[in-house]
Amino acid sequence: MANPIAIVGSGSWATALAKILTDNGQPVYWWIRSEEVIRHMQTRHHNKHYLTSVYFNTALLQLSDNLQTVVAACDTVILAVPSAFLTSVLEALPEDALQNKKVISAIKGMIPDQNRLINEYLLTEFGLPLEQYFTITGPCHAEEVAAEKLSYLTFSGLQPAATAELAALFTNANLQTVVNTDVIGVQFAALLKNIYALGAGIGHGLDYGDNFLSVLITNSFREMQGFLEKYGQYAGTEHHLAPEHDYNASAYLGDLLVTCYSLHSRNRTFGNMIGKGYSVKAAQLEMNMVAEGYYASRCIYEINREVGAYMPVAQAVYSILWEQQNAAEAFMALEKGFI
Ligand SMILES: NC(=O)c1ccc[n+]([C@@H]2O[C@H](COP(=O)([O-])OP(=O)(O)OC[C@H]3O[C@@H](n4cnc5c(N)ncnc54)[C@H](O)[C@@H]3O)[C@@H](O)[C@H]2O)c1
Ligand SMILES: O=P(O)(O)OC[C@H](O)CO
Repeated sequence: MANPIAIVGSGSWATALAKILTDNGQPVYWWIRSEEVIRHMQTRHHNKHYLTSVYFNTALLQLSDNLQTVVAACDTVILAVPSAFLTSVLEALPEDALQNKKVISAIKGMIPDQNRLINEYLLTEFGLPLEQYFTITGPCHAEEVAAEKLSYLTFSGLQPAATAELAALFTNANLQTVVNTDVIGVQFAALLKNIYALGAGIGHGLDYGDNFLSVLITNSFREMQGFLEKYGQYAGTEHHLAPEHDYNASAYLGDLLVTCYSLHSRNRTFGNMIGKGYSVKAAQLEMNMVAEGYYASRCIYEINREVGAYMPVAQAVYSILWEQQNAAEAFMALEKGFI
């Protein structure tokens, strides 16, 4: 039997990744926070809260709420909890728990309050070198993985051969994989698109039409590229931004489009509620899921004070969500500067 892979998290994305791997016959050690969810999965073979239509071959699953046991049993560990919960979840691990392991982050966000990418956090807390760190990004909603609709995932890592080996574990008739080395750039692209999808949702909630939204998204994409280029200059070579990358690829432009347009998107849905006049608290209470862009908007606002990229859309989203700026007024100000 193949070596098992650990999955940490039990939301929509963790459940979708567990489906892809087990569909491919891959054994999975799965850390699930709640004993009740584990019991339900063992007896009814599906996650009672997320992607409930997906039934698992439980012979391939080892379910546990003990994170240390799950991580110790596997050479490869996938992190799939929302960024805001990652530090509290990984607190259960000793400092050397990730030694010699490959860690794949499926998280599209930074550690809030620390403004650190997941790899930066793992290096500081667990000594994980960037060579052992990989990411899964790309336009891929868990709901469509559940429905077995053709999807594309990008796997990024410094070492192309090791990255391709990991990607191959996920490839199947419904899932194509792409590999690149831009392990820092894809993380920024993924968290920026969440902010812009919040913006698209706010615009929709404010009753702007498709014509305006396409202009908003076009300008957001320009902003994303401008930030990535400026960040590369700001951070220098030690931050490993790949010198060559195609921002028109699906991990960058594609994920921006799906998150801004898809009705599955948490970020767009959250933004839509804000545009319609909900408070942040009320919108959060309304959703059983996490809109990562909320936290990312503050991280990027703070990071960009140093980087200095031109980011009026991200700035407007930040001001609306964190400084209670009136959404209609913030959008009226944006209208003037778009091309
Ligand atoms: N859902 C998708 O389609 C999708 C696709 C690609 C990437 N992602 C990324 O995957 C990551 C996980 O998101 P998701 O969509 O699976 O989440 P989700 O919104 O579906 O679920 C929220 C998860 O958070 C957990 N949670 C709630 N409170 C918690 C706490 N106090 N401590 C620990 N965990 C807690 C819940 O148990 C649940 O597992 C995010 O970074 C997201 O951007 C999601
Ligand atoms: O539902 P969203 O907005 O969190 O987006 C999910 C994925 O990142 C889409 O690729």
